[in-house]
Amino acid sequence: MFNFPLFIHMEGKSAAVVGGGKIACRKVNKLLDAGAKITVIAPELHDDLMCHYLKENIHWIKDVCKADYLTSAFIIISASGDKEAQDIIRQSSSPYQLVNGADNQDLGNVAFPASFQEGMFHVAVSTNGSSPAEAKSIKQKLKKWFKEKKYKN
Ligand SMILES: C[C@@]1(CC(=O)O)c2cc3[nH]c(cc4nc(cc5[nH]c(cc(n2)[C@H]1CCC(=O)O)[C@@](C)(CC(=O)O)[C@@H]5CCC(=O)O)C(CC(=O)O)=C4CCC(=O)O)c(CCC(=O)O)c3CC(=O)O
Ligand SMILES: NC(=O)C1=CN([C@@H]2O[C@H](COP(=O)(O)OP(=O)(O)OC[C@H]3O[C@@H](n4cnc5c(N)ncnc54)[C@H](O)[C@@H]3O)[C@@H](O)[C@H]2O)C=CC1
Repeated sequence: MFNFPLFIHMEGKSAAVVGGGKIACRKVNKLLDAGAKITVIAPELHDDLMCHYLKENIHWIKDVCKADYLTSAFIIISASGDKEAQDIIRQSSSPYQLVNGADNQDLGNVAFPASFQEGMFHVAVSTNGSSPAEAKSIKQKLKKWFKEKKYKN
């Protein structure tokens, strides 16, 4: 249950993303847009993440997840789908760190909403983890509504 909405200033904050696949990539793109300092921890990288690495948009620790890699992170994203990595995150994260369980929501204390920006608005939709695909669908409808209204500020 993710029951308290917040908008967080992420500029310069460190994010440790565990996993280098498609889902890690989706989270990295959002975090980059928000100005976070990102370290991806994964033995291999999805092509788009490799591009980010080669452009020096992200740091890369080419290894499996280890507790030491997570200590200084403001937010930890679990996106490997690997049980051992999940156990390390569960055991080593401090109660003061934000943890996003993209691969297992029971692991996390925060969730990414489906979101978009339009002018001064930042619209975010969550189903409290119960149906992320439905959150995406509602977001698309709202986005269309904003476009049709040609909302200006
Ligand atoms: C808890 C949360 C944690 C988090 O990831 O932050 C979470 C967890 C999980 N998602 C899973 C599946 C899918 N997620 C999506 C899509 C999105 N998921 C997003 C958020 C969240 N997903 C958080 C709760 C959000 C809320 O409160 O509603 C969105 C909104 C935002 C984003 O990712 O940035 C993004 C839409 C992006 C957009 O706007 O377009 C799709 C559809 C698709 O990919 O097209 C599917 C497949 C269909 C399905 O299963 O519904 C699984 C099962 C994996 C498995 O079974 O293996 C888990 C793990 C679990 O539930 O344990
Ligand atoms: N939150 C969401 O929106 C969604 C989440 N998922 C879940 O997210 C997870 C990842 O999905 P994909 O990116 O498609 O998988 P993938 O298999 O493409 O990528 C997994 C990545 O994790 C890395 N990895 C494996 N073991 C590791 C370890 N011990 N330490 C660090 N990195 C490790 C691999 O090298 C690879 O880069 C899956 O569990 C999937 O079910 C799936 C759909 C949507």
